[in-house]
Amino acid sequence: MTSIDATTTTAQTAAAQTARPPASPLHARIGAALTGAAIPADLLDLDARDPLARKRDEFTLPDGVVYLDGNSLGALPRAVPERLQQVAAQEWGDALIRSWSAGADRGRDWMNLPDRVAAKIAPLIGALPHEVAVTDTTGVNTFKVLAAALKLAPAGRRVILTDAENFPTDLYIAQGLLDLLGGGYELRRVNPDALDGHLTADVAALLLTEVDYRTGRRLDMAAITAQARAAGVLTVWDLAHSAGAFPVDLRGVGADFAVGCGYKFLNGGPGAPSFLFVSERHLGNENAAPVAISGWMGHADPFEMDRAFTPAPGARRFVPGTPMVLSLSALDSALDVFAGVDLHALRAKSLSLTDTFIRLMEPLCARFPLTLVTPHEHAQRGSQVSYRHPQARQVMADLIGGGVIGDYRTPDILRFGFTPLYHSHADVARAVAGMQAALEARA
Ligand SMILES: Cc1ncc(COP(=O)(O)O)c(C=O)c1O
Ligand SMILES: Nc1c(O)cccc1C(=O)C[C@H](N)C(=O)O
Repeated sequence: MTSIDATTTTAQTAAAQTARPPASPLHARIGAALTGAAIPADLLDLDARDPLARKRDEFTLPDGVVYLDGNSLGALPRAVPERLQQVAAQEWGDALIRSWSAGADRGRDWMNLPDRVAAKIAPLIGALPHEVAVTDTTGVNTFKVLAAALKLAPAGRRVILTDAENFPTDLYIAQGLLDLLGGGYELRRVNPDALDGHLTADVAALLLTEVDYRTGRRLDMAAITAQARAAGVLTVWDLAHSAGAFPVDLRGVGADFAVGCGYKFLNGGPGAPSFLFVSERHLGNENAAPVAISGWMGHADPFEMDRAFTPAPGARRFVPGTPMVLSLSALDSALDVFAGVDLHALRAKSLSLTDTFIRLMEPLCARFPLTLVTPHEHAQRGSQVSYRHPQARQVMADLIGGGVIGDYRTPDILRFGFTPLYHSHADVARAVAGMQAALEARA
């Protein structure tokens, strides 16, 4: 093989690796419907007046795609690759171990990186910076805060009350913790609409996810938290589908604990560390929330190498081990897109996007076996819209092939997440045009 042949071959291989697979006729039809969709004037007008419209430029999104899955994996903020490159090349490659403390004056040392990220998440969830820790996965953080809640609860309270249909991780983690603790502990799974009779004197903690991952239904966090507190029950809120999607006010509602994902609406990238919240009430010197997984990085003075655990001030005590510097750096950079964002404007736009989607989908619901499962009431809606369809799995596969990227969830849910930082009302119209093409083809 000559050198020219070799070059050509390498170039062809690279092209083959980056090119999309050829579209099937169905995918091409959906794609054409999406890109050729006529955008109604009222939607163009809403977009023209959108105070968040400029935020779209802070994200990298592929052409020809309407990405409606930011509630599973947020899109890539433009600044993140450069930050990762800098952390890898300079902070790791050049400065090596010195980076744990170097740059502290500029807020770039690795040691305090979890705390800086926590401080950026705090205003998004209505917390003080020292009430938030960023580390581990959501599931592991759920374990830690549930363990703390069980320890804080009076001896006679040994039940974790939860939504019977909570996200699987929440159920598995709670059950695993209770199995470890042994006799007398119980996970009680109930309908969250019927909490009234269930906040009994044996309940230690109430574990709920604010926005249901399938239906997008949002619970009334303020009312439920007040009800639980009145019954002497500690609250643990899973904010996986809330944080970054709309303003959350943990302090305002009086929540005890919370957890949430870094890779959904916070856009921290695949496997981004999760956050946890512990109310200041449980961080004092007396009656502090105990730390079940107490590692050296949560010690008040890690390099003292003390044999006994003295918790760091604030929620940092819940960071057990070496901070995940690369993924924390991505999340740190990603969170900068929230700088200057009015969270109430974010919520208003999210509702406008989901209202528009629901309205444009109505004719399709009349023609096809689609049933809206997301509540119409704004107060009960997160930032996603879901429908049941008997062939949901296949419909979603068609949509994704054609460029409308949503999600399928068992057994029959089509789920569409809306991210007000990077979606326009025109995107909504394009997605519905793609949906119409997909449904017509399948019918
Ligand atoms: C409501 C909810 N809780 C927890 C999780 C799990 O998070 P992790 O995989 O980070 O443990 C998810 C998503 O995966 C989720 O949607
Ligand atoms: N966390 C995920 C992952 O690691 C791979 C694929 C999907 C996910 C998800 O986010 C699932 C998700 N929590 C859901 O709401 O369905």
